[in-house]
Amino acid sequence: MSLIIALLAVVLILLVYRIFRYKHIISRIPSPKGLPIVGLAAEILQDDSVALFNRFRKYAKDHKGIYRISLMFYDIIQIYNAEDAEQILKGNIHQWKGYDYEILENWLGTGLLTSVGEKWRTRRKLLTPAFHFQILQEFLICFNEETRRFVKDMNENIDQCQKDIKPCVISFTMKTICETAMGLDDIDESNVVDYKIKMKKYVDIIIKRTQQFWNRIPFIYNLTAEAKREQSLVSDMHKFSRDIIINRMKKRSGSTIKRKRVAMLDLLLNSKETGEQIDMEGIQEEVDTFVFAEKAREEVENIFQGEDRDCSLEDLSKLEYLECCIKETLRIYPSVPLISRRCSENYTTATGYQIPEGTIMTLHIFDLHRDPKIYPDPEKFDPERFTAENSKNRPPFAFIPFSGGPRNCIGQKYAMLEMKTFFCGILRNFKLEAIDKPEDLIFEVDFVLSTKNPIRVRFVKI
Ligand code: HEM
Repeated sequence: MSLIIALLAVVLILLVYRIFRYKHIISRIPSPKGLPIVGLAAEILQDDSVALFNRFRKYAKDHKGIYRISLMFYDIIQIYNAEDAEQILKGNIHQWKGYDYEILENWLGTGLLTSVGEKWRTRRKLLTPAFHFQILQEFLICFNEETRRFVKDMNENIDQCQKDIKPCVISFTMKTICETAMGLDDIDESNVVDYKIKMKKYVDIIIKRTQQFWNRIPFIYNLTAEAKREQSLVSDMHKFSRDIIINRMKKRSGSTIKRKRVAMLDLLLNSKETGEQIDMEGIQEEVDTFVFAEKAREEVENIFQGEDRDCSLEDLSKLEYLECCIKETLRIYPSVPLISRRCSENYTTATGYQIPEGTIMTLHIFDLHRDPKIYPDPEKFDPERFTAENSKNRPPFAFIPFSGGPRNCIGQKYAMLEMKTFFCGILRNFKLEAIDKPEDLIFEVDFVLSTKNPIRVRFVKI
């Protein structure tokens, strides 16, 4: 008996020693003031999604590129400077994603976004050809078609987007991803609407869970009513992606596929048919992951000269100013405002702080893109920042809307092509006037940058 007590005492002493050592090292990183022991846990727990978003912005203003949030026994390092971001993202050391991704596994499994190690490498290799330049050329047909449809809908119902642009844009991107990557050209609009509603409810549950540190332990969380609601929403969202796969499989067997383009989903299905690289569960993981981005007008008009024809790749390559506008938008409003990584070994950041192995590091792209040393007057929308001349001396990781390094966004070129085609189509038909000003936007924490209130844009026919 006394031996057991002695052993327990040793384990306890070692544990306390580890916590003290960890806290001693990590406490050199500046931190907003919190309560003893619980740190900022109690305050963060009370935040709603808007307050949490604003809390991060305030902390970023109060610190210089790096700070620490202390939550009971562990700390999360918040990073928003280009040097540290480069060090973390560039190499192969810190490729393990943070805890926030693990709680998505119920929905996304361990698909490309959430997987690590050999599984990630194999999937990345398998899916990369789906974003090859020649494939993207084929996607342009769909982007042009959907942009024409969007313009037509706008002409018929111009009030719709004036109430809120977000649902219109989400519908457009959902349709294009389903058609291009999944090869589905007859998606039911009502299913998309239903999917979006379910997704919003799911996001709310997940964000709450990340705030409640005790719910990070699966055993405790799984006993809650929220866990059951989450499971039911995930089942519904999985039905949506399963239907996409079944639909495509039916089309393949009935040879009713019109275009010769190989959709990303076909690459996955081919791989399943010919080898053992991926099974049905793996395919579903990837489908779930992918279903989840006045001077300009003159430039567009100079190229098209009033002709009513589709955009070609050559046209798009000439739209340099439009590209600067898109980049400046992604700088101020990065669609993915933060990403996270788990520190795989003890290391010292480029800014000189020691970070112990296992620590979660959050990279706040939103704040990194507002570094006044790199972007003077950072809130000002100024596309000229992205001309070739003005970009040439910028540190490479000072603009990372698509992340960087080996785990950067696989859909980066796809997204740029889609956005350029879309805006080109819009600018040829409408003048856009913002009804809401940037300062009216109420941002909230979500998987992607999101506002609580509508974003209203006036479309004026030209
Ligand atoms: C404006 C549009 C987009 C933005 C700003 C964006 C941004 C990002 C970012 C920041 C990451 C890194 C995530 C992390 O490290 O945790 C990422 C990864 C990823 N993105 Fe995108 N993305 C966009 C569009 C797309 C599109 C259109 C697709 C698919 C067609 C896509 C597919 C992916 C995938 C699969 C990953 C995971 C890659 C990996 O870990 O190997 N993204 N994206």
